[in-house]
Amino acid sequence: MIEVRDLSKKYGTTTAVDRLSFTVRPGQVTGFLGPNGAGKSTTMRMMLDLDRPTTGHVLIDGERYRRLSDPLRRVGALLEARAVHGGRSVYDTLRWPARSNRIPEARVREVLELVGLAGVAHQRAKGLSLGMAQRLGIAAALLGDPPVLLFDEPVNGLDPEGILWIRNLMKDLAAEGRTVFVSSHLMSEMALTAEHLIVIGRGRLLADTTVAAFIEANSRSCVLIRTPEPDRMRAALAGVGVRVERAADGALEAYGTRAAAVGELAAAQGLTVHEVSTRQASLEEAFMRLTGEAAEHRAGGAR
Ligand SMILES: Nc1ncnc2c1ncn2[C@@H]1O[C@H](COP(=O)(O)OP(=O)(O)OP(=O)(O)O)[C@@H](O)[C@H]1O
Repeated sequence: MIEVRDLSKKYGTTTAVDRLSFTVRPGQVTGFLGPNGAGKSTTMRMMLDLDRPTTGHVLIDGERYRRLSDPLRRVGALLEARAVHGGRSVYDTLRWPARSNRIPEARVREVLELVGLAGVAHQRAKGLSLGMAQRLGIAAALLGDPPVLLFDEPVNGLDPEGILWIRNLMKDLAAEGRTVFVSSHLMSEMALTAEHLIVIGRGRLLADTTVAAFIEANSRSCVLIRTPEPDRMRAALAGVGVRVERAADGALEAYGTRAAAVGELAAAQGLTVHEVSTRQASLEEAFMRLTGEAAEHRAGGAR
C-alpha cells in the first residue's frame, strides 16, 4: 500500500505538486493519469525519496522510504528506462544492485528470463533498443521481488507487442497481490490496464475513482442529427423534454434519447433529416475535459 498525505512540491515559483492525498491499494493496477507536466514524475520521485517534499509525506507499507531496510525488496520502480550506466553488460547492470541489497545472484537470471532478456545477458546495456531497455528497467524493478511497484510511463515509445506485454505483466503482478502504481498521459491506455484511477492536473487531485465508475460517468453518448430545419427539430425535441446542444459544425446533439426515438419524432412531425446517428464520447475526450483547464493554464505560461 502507498499512502500519499498532503504532498506538495515547489520548484521556485512553480508548484509541481499541490497538496495531494490518496491511497494506492494492493491487488489491483492503479493508473496515475495526467497531462504532460501535471506532476506525475515529481510525485513518484517523492515516493522514492529522490525529491524532498515541500509539505506532506508518503508511506510505503506504513513506512517512509528512507527508513526501509533493503529498499529493493520493499519497492521496485521504473522511472527512466534510459538511465542505464556506461558499458556494463545487461547481467552486471542487475548484479550490482542485487549484491548491495543482499539478493541472491540466481534471482538476476530469474528476472532476466521473466522479461525475456536472458539471451542478451552479456551484451552491453547501452546498446539495447528502447523496448529492451524498458524490459531491463522492469527487471531491475522486480529484482527484489517487492510487494510495491511503481512504473513511470512504462509504455512510452514501445511497439504494440511491447505494450501488450507490459500491460499483461502489470495485471499479473497485481493479481499476485502486489501494489502496482503506473503513470500515463493516455486515458485509453489506462482504461485497458488499470482498475483504479488517480487523475491529477497542475499537481492537484482531480479524480480518485474506479475505472468502471469513470467510464460510467464520462462516456456519455448522444444522438447526432443533421437537418435543414434545426430550429423546428430543436423545438420538437424540447417538446418531449430532450436536451439539445449545437455542435461546432452546425449539427445538433440530443442527450438522454436514442436515435430510433429521434427518427420517429421527425417522421411524426414531418421534419426532414439528413442524418441521425449515435455518437459515443470517448474516454480520451472525458479526460481532456477533466484536465483541460489545467493544460490550458500551463499553455498560458505557468511553466
Ligand atoms: N527539477 C525541476 N526543477 C524545476 N521544475 C521542475 C523540476 N521537475 C519538474 N518540474 C516542473 O514541475 C511540473 C511537473 O513536472 P512533472 O515532470 O512531475 O510532470 P509529469 O506529469 O510527470 O509530466 P510528463 O508526463 O511530461 O513527465 C512541470 O511544470 C515541470 O516543469
